[in-house]
Amino acid sequence: MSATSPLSALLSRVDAAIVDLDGTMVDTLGDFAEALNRMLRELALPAIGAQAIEHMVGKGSEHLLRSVLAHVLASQGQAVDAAQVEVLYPAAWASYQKHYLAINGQYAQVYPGVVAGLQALQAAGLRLACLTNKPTDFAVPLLQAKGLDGYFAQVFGGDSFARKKPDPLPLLKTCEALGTTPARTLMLGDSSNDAQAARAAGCPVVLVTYGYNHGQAVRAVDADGFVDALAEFAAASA
Ligand SMILES: O=C(O)COP(=O)(O)O
Ligand SMILES: [Mg+2]
Repeated sequence: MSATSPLSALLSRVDAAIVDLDGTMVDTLGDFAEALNRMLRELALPAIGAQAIEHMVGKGSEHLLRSVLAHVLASQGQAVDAAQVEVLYPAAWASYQKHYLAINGQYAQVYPGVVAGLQALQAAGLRLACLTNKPTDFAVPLLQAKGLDGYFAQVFGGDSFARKKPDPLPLLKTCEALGTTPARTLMLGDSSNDAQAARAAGCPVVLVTYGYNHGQAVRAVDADGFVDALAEFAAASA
């Protein structure tokens, strides 16, 4: 991309970037599938396929777990109500947390171009924070396991603030921690959650085209730009 590309112009107007984790930096679908299916086995419930899980990712682990429990109960031919899910939830959460932490990162891959993209953003002088809806206790070891932790001045999870994305609060708090204004802080994500939170916070937002967007076409989301790989920022900042 040339120095006058929309991406270069956007980069010249920001001091920092907030980067999403699942679906943006790391393809964690394999981790989710492994930990969830170990949990379901322990609870003597039927297994769930990766494609069904993909559509449930993005709104934090509590939402994921409730969606998975409702899905597998329904697959047994039961009429499912929220109360049945809540009965199973405490044991499911304890089991899921144990299994997720045991396999964290082992069935997950860093997407192509992520390291080049982060290096380029840093070289362009941007301060970087990672903001995910994943619990912080899952996010920090995953970043470490994948060698990505060193790029971020701050790492915040879905339990760091009172509300999660798509609420703007986590973005506003992350800007505060970075010492930047929302208008000069770029959100990089993979889903409508990230874009809605960014719009409401007043942050410019660019989405990757390869992540998880609740089973919807990501290019239909209201955003300032789309990239097929974070490495496009290397060309944009050159
Ligand atoms: O754990 C999730 O729900 C997804 O988290 P993300 O915000 O990093 O995409
Ligand atoms: Mg994501």
